[in-house]
Amino acid sequence: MTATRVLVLNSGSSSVKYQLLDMADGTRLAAGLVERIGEETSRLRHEPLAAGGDSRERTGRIADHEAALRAVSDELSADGLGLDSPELAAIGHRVVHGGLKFTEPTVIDDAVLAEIERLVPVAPLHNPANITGIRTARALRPDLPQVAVFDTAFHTTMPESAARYAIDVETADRHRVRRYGFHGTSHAYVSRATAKLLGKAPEDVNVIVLHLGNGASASAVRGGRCVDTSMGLTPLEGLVMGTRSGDADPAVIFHLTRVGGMSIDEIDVLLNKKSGLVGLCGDNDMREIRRRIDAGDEQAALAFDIYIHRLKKYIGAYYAVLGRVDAVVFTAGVGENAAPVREAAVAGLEELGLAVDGELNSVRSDEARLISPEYARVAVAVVPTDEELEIADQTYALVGKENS
Ligand SMILES: Nc1ncnc2c1ncn2[C@@H]1O[C@H](COP(=O)(O)OP(=O)(O)O)[C@@H](O)[C@H]1O
Ligand SMILES: CC(=O)OP(=O)(O)O
Ligand SMILES: [Mg+2]
Repeated sequence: MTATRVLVLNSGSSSVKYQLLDMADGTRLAAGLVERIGEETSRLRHEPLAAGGDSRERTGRIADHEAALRAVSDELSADGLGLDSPELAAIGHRVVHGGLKFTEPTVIDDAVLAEIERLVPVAPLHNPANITGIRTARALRPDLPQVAVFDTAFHTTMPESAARYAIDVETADRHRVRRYGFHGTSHAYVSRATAKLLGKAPEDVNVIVLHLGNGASASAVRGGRCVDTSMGLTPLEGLVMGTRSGDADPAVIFHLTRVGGMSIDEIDVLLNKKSGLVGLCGDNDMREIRRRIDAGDEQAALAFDIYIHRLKKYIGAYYAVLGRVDAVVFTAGVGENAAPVREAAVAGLEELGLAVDGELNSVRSDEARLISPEYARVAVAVVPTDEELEIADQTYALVGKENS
């Protein structure tokens, strides 16, 4: 029997998303999500797709990422799809920061793990969770290839003019301070899927991808290659996010230190965890923010306006970077679901050939779809991302190559 299954683990700072896929025919066998890890209200939702039946839910504290993965392993075993299965070919891990070294999916050995660990300071919310995921999976199946698929990899095609900060070259190089970009598997998958939606080859289209989840980033993709993206050295730069500030004058940090008396660690927590939408209005869930706006809440309305203003600036910037744009595409939790965000982000950009059709925009669907009116010069689209599928594809391709 040849092993054709891949388990994908997408470990975030407080969550794990997972999918088990059979790469022989592309079927999803099981999928799920563990949320609010470390809190009293942790929740595991498991969809037993192949085994059949309703999705199962478990609530109550799941202390850490290791406990989360062990719980996921138990759920898979209950479906007869446990990690001990000989049909499992590999485990694919999303790893957020790959630095300069990792530009391709990589089979994980001790040296690779050590390098991912060295990058923790530049992805403090993400790489530690990814490392725990790798360690736990290795403990459960030491014989199986584990593959790291890096968020940064897709962005390594950025030209130096976009990747470099305008700071002293020697200092920057010594400390590898440059713009790496993140959410790369999503930007890669979605830009390719957008070309398909337009009935064109990826090489023939220029796309602005807006990945709006809890973390959020924009990218400019020319002919299938990333030429600019909004996140930088860390996933803090760029758009307004759920809890992250995105762009802010770096002097804010000097000011808060010298005048505000805050420590660097306090400012780190402030900008990464207490800013963005949550810092502006107390909520980071776009559904709740829209409910509050509908009820007349001015603080929520201002938070929304700031979020949209930043988004619009990036659409304009990447329009200029690309010169010619074939599509602007929305993806991830907010991008796929929040019609008011899509409408507001594109409003007033008719001169750029951009418009949203109200009726098409209000359709709810899991399918990739156009939401621009027929007359619009530039397509506006909603394309659901599938980081797990992209990671599974890359993992399986690499393991197949190593075995042949
Ligand atoms: N129906 C919806 N309407 C508006 N926003 C939504 C909806 N569903 C999800 N979201 C937003 O999507 C976010 C999560 O997006 P997701 O891509 O899953 O993020 P991440 O992978 O960063 O955890 C939530 O915080 C919420 O703001
Ligand atoms: C890199 C990043 O911001 O990831 P996420 O959106 O999963 O937090
Ligand atoms: Mg995400």
